[in-house]
Amino acid sequence: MAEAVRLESLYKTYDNAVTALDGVTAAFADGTFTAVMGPSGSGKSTLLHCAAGLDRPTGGRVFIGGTELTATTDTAMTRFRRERVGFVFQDYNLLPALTVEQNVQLPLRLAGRRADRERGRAILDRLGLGDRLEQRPDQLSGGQRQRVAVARALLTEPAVIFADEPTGALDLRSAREVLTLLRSVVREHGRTVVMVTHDPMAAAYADSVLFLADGRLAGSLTAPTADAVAERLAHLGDLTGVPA
Ligand SMILES: Nc1ncnc2c1ncn2[C@@H]1O[C@H](COP(=O)(O)OP(=O)(O)OP(=O)(O)O)[C@@H](O)[C@H]1O
Repeated sequence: MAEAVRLESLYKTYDNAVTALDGVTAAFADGTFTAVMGPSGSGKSTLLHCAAGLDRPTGGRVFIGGTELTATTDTAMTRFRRERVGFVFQDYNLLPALTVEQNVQLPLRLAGRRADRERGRAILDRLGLGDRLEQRPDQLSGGQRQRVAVARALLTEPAVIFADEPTGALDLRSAREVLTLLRSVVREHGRTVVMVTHDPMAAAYADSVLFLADGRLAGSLTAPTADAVAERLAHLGDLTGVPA
């Protein structure tokens, strides 16, 4: 299977001498849904940011869809990210002054490309938001806002969608809706999703879970259940001395 994302020996040391990533090598195959978990401070956000081209690793290489992101200039990295990477954040990151439709078109505008209203509307229809085009984010529920964010992430047909705690601000029902949506994005539309989460229930929607501890890979779990994930996390907490 082709690799959507490949990380080779990633290291990240911050100015304060904290080593957040300590030699992580991992690959995310096309058309898969992976959750990344680990105790607080284990390097999950750093991994996501380096993999997505939002930050540069101190050492190692990042490939997305076969292109080495770490070999490019900052400008090229930004352009690549806009064209080939989708993002879903905990706090939705929608612009409050823009309508649902305008928010979904934003990645194309930022990339200096023409709006594709037909495609945007088709995606919003599919996500059950076809009658919300003219509304603004504050007229929507949290779950609906996150669905708009997923629609926006899909617009450019990215090689990979990175989701950082996408259900962290949602109630259980909305969280399940968004997770079901992310899973269908993978299953039915062949996209690749990498999701950082603290929540074993959320991780159970993924095809597999990658565990981090102290900036290193600490195993994986395929076809995860919430119980199996919670147990593994508790064990990681024992190992690192940090509660999961
Ligand atoms: N910008 C930064 N400057 C300095 N240190 C940082 C910075 N960002 C993260 N760190 C440190 O790097 C380590 C890993 O942080 P990171 O945020 O990647 O972990 P995490 O697993 O996502 O944590 P959490 O689950 O609490 O969000 C931590 O020790 C953190 O304090």
